[in-house]
Formats: sequence, C-alpha cells, structure tokens
Amino acid sequence: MDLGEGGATPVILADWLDRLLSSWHDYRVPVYSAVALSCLLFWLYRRRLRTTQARTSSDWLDGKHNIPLPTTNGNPSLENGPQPAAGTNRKPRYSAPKVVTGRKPSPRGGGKGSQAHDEPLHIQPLVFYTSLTGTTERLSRSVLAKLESLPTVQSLVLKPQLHDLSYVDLDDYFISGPKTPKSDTNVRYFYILLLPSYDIDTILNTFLDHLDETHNDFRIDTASLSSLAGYTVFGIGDKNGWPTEEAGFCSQAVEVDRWMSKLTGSKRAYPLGLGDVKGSIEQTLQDWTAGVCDVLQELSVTGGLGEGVPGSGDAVESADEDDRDEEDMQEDVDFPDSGRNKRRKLRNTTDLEDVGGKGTTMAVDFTTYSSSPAAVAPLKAMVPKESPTYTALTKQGYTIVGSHSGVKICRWTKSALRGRGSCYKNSFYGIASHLCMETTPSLSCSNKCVFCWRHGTNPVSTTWRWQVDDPQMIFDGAKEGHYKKIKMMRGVPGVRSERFEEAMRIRHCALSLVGEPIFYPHINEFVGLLHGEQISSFLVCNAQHPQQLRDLRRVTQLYVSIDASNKDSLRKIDRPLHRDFWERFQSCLEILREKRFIQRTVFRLTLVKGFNIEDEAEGYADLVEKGLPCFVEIKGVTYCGTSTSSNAGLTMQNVPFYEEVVAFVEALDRALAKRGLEYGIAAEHAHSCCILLASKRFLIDGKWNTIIDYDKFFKLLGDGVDFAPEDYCKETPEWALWGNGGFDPRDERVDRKGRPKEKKMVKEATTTTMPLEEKQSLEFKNQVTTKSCIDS
Ligand SMILES: Cc1cc2nc3c(=O)[nH]c(=O)nc-3n(C[C@H](O)[C@H](O)[C@H](O)COP(=O)(O)O)c2cc1C
Ligand code: SF4
Repeated sequence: MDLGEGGATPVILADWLDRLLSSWHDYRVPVYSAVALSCLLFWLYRRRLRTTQARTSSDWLDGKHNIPLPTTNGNPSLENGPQPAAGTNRKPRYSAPKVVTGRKPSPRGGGKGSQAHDEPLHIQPLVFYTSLTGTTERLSRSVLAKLESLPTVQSLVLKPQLHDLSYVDLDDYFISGPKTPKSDTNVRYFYILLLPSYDIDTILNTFLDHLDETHNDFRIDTASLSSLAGYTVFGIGDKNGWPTEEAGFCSQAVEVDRWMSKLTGSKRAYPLGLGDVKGSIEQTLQDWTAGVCDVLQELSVTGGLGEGVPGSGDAVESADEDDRDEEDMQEDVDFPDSGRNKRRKLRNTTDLEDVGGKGTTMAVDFTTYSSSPAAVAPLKAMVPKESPTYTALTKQGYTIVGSHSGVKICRWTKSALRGRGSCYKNSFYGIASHLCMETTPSLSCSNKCVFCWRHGTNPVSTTWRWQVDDPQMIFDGAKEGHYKKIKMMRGVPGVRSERFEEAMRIRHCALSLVGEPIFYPHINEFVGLLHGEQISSFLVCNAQHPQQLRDLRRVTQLYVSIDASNKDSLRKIDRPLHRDFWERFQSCLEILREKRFIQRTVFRLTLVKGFNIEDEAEGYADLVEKGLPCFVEIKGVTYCGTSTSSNAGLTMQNVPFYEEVVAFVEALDRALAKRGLEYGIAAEHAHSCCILLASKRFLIDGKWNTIIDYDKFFKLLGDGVDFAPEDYCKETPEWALWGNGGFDPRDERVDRKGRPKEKKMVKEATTTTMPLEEKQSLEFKNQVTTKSCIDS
C-alpha cells in the first residue's frame, strides 16, 4: 500500500471498511453463537463452584473435619464426666469465607425431605445452665424434673437433656444449632437457659462473647439459630447486691435473652423470667416453668409458637414497637358512611328485654320508651365479615366477636406487661392494666363525639336494628380474643414473665372501647357472666339511654360520660343522633343519683380546650349537684391525630396541658364547695392527664379510700345481700394521692426508646414553660397513650 499518495488514503480506508463489513455479515451468526456458548459455560462453572463450596462448609459443620457433634440422646456433660471448660477447648472458628445459614426446618417440623412432612413433630428440650456456687444447677435440675414429668402428647415432647455450658462445645449448640439426628429427622430443638449473673469474669462472659461473635460474624447468617423451635431464658440474681435491673440484677441473663432473640430470629417462646435468690425464687421459677411447659405442649401439637409476632416473637425492640403503636394510631381508615342517611326507620318497636337471641328478627328502638310489637324483618349482622368495616376494624387490631362485639388489648395492657405503668384506673381504683380486658358488646353508638377515637369507623344508630348475639357466645369470644392477643405478647422484649402469667387470668372488664355497651339488649346477662367468673365490670355509657340505664343491674363501677355542662356544648361535642339528647342526658343524671348508694357511680369529664373547659366549671358543678356521683374523673382529651378528628375541628390546640386540667379541677372543687357539696381532690395520674375528685363518703378516718376491694365485692355479691359502695372500698396508696403524681413505684417509666426516665419528667415538663412544638409533642405522647379507653 502506497501511503505516500495522499489522495489514495481515503479510498484504501473505505476499501478496508467495506471488506470488514462484508466479513462481519458472513460470520456474525457463528460469532454470536460462540459468545453465547462461552457465557453459558462460564455460568455453569460458577454454579458448580458454589455448590462445592457450600457442601464443604456444611461438611465442616457436620463434623467431617474432625469436629465431634453433640450427642442428642444423653448429656455429654453429665455422662462423660468433667471436661475442659468451654473457652479453653473451643475450636478456632473456620476462616474460609463461607456462609452458615442455619439449618432449615421443614415447613412444619424440622426434618428434611418430603417424607418428614407426614411424620409427627418431635420437640427436644435442651436445658442449659451454668453455676459457680451450685444454686443454678440445683434449680436447673428441678426444671428438668418438671419437664420430665410433662404429660407428653403422643410422646411428641422428647426427654429433656441437661447441659452445663462450662462443658459443652458452644460451637455445637450456638452457631447453627445441633444437627438433626438421622434416626428422627422431625426433631426440633427447644432451648431453655438458666443463668446466674456475675459482675466478675466467668464462663458467662465467654458465652456472651460467643453469641456476640456468632451474630456479628459476616460469614454466619445473623439468625443462624432460626431452625430452633424456640427458646426461653431464666435469670438468677441477687437483689440484695443488685437491687434493680439498671443496677445489674440478672444483667447477664437479660443480655443472653437479647442475643438469643437476634440469633433465633425472635423465637422467644416464653418471657424472660428473673428470680431473686434472696426472695421467693422457687415460686417464681415454678410459675415460669409451668408457663414454659404449656408452650412446649402447644408447640408439639401445633408445630408453632402461636400467633402474633412471627415465629412467636417479632424482633421488634421497644422503640420499634412504640413506633408501631403510634403508626397504628395515626392510621385512619375511611369507613363508608354506616348509613345515617340510608338508615331505615323501623316503625314498630319493642322493649329490650323482649329481644331474643341470635337471629332474632326484632328491632329495638332507643328513641322512645314504648314497647309495641316489633317489625318482622330479617335483621343483618351489625358488622358483617365481608364488610369494609370488619376489615378495617380487624386491621386496627380489634377482634370482632360474633356480629356486633369487639375486643382489643389496649396500650396500657401492653405497657403493664412490660412493667412500664398501668392506666389511671390502677392509681384510682387498683386495676392493674395487664389484668384488664377491654371489650364492647356493641360496636354501634348513638353519638358522634368529636374526640371519639373511632367515630366514623363504627356504625351509628339510635335503634338496634341488627341481629342479637347470645351473651355467652360474646363472653367466650371476647375472652378467647383477649387471651390470644395477650399470648401474642409473650415474644415481645421486656414482657415480664410474672405479669404474663398473671395476665392469663382476666380480673377486670372495661366495657367501653368504642360503641355503646348499654345498647346491647342482653347487657345484664353479659355482666352476670363476667361476675360469675369474678371479673369486675366497669361500664361506660353515653347518657343517652335512660331506659337501659335504669334497667341495668349492678356493675362494679358505673360511668356516665359528661362531655359538656350545657345543651349547646353537648350538641357541639357529642353530636348526638337523638333529637331529645338533652332530656335524655338529664334523665340519666337523675338515674345515677338514685343508684349512688347501690353502686359506685362516676362522672367522666373529658376536657377539650375550646369546647368544654372555658367558664364551664360552674355548669359542671350544677350537674354534679344533680347527679351526686361517688366520683368525678377529669381527663384531658385524647388527640387521635386522624382525619376524622380534624374533620371534627380538633387539633393539638384542643388538647389541654396538665396544668390546665389541674386549674380546671381546682375551680370545680371550689364550685362544689360553694354549693356545700362534700367533695375533694383525691388522686391523680399525671402520666395520662387524669385527676379524681371524690365524694367525702370515701374519705374515711381522714384517708381517701378510692381503691376497690374486689374480693369483698364478689363476696357481697355472692351473699346476695344489699350493699353500698362504701362496703367494698379500701385505702388509696400514698403514691396515687393528689400531689404525688400517681405513677406506681412498682413500674418503671421509660422514654420512647425504652430507656428508663426520670419519674417526674412528664409532670414537670408539662407544668413548665416550653416552646409550643415541644409541648405539643410531649402532650401528644402523653395523650396517645390513653387512646384505647375512651368514652363510648
Ligand atoms: C462475685 C459475685 C458477683 C455477682 N454479681 C451479680 C450481678 O452482677 N447481678 C446479680 O443479679 N447477681 C450477682 N451475683 C449473685 C449471683 O448471681 C447469685 O448468687 C446466684 O445465685 C449465683 O448462682 P450460682 O450459685 O448458680 O453460681 C453475684 C454473686 C457473686 C458472688
Ligand atoms: S385503659 Fe381502659 S382498657 Fe386499658 S387497662 Fe385501663 S381501663 Fe383497661
């Protein structure tokens, strides 16, 4: 090629390009094929390489590299005599970058292969302990004995094994769990750990380091013990030297519990138990063991840890959970208009007492007191399963019972289970929130109060125009729903085992939630069922159904919501459906006055700034004079933060400060004194912005007696004698009295992240000057905690 001839160069280049292009056209198909084939070969090669690596890793863990596997039948630590302490004989961790993902359980059990699915699931309890001075070993043996005596369901719970952590190889049990024996592929392991705490260097530090390393080793799945069926921990400590958890009581057991939660993917099967060696540890352990045995039985039958937090316990730590609660609360579901316009007025009406059981075809008119025969029209369910209302309520955490009742565990119940405080009813009347069931036999109401947590989400009506469920069915369904929700809490971090055990026996029933309980035609029978099981009853009604209020038989404490002191305010706030709402309201006050020597009567005042506080103290005092209730509860409104509340014109500005509630209560107290009424400010629960005014009938020997003596109440009820509210009251604790804040010292106050906080913080903060935003956020936090127990 002569490149010297400048003019020929472009021609040559063009010629080359032309040749290249025609070659490409001739050979492009084989070239494409060759590239595709190379890619395929490369992919196959990579895949094969990965399989080989995984097998090597698994072989390594399975002991094909000279690592002995734990014996599952028998206890190496006990049978083989003393062995070197863990930590001295621990094998070095393998260094190859291979990922240990934990053993995969079969869908139901823990076996591999399809055949395993048909075989029964076997639960193998493994009890681990460590002990320096022998206490924990002795206690562990007693747990072992109890587990051995467990009546097995078709022998599905295998003989428990005991392992001293000082002698076992931690790698064998605390990396990916023991290997499933070939003889029984459907075995799943259940770890029970009993651990003392030492603030000196012991095997426990080695154990904790091991769990930490396992969790943080990038080669190991963070939840490498997720194939376990579950785990639970019991801590042994000494309250003499380490009086509180913050001071180190059972600190190492608490820590192990946290690591195990992470490593198992939150399979805490039973709450962490803590026993004080200088206290009643035997009893605590016995109760805890009984609970663990129940879980084992359930596990062997169902193959799962029960509903709730996935795998029994979501890995939500306290902060997440609190967030979730608030998210729940923010949630606003738009329900279709339950049909005020569509509502069909039934011409013919009947008395409540004439209404039959489920499937009844009679309608009840609450607008009149007449008792003419009912219309014979087939009635529908109030909340049908397929309705959007049902879906939305279920989504909000309600369990719908039958066709018109609901049950839900309130935030205070959860808080009390975690030892973080009960609602104000604990301070005023001695109701610990974890013993309380909140339910309603009627999700429907005849008001649309501006502050109602769920107004707009439930049916509203002046008439009962739905089918009527049997009270026994509602009672059974409510208990079942409640217990199910409590059980869902057992995997939640921080739940105290002793409170969890106590919660499995309902002691109180708050008939409030949402809706109007007195609306339910068989309310008396329902209350009778509660009392039959020694469950006390608090019934809150909206002062709109005088006939039903009059007919209501004895409840432990009877509430009437007093949401305003005059007609205009009441219309604005309660937005009642009845045209004669004010007359109904007045009648209810008279009825309450008549009942005041038979049962404890309460006025519940919910203060809404801009609606019913300003200059109304005198008006409320007049109402108190009329009804002469035993108690007057005054509470700042709960701000729901939903569009329903804002549609009703409510904002955070309507939420009073605690100091404003205090000022109002003091004004009301003065107004009552002016009228010569014998009342006084008895107690407070600053945490939920609530204060109690009480009749001096309950000031006995100069001491307030606002607490209910529940045993006495049931005794008197059982004796069938006449009795008065003063016959079943007892002294209010010091910490609950006016001026002392009202936070139960047996509980611990925490902040949103679950960290302990200064007990007086909220009250102090709310009563000092602070920027509006800060104040609102704090108030909101205080207020949202009371979301569940609102007036009907
Ligand atoms: C040196 C020492 C340190 C201890 N540290 C704690 C502690 O930090 N927290 C705690 O709750 N108990 C602590 N204890 C109390 C023990 O946990 C308690 O005595 C336990 O019953 C010991 O169990 P063991 O006999 O099985 O070893 C400590 C005891 C000793 C002797
Ligand atoms: S807030 Fe209501 S339902 Fe919850 S514990 Fe208190 S009384 Fe019971």
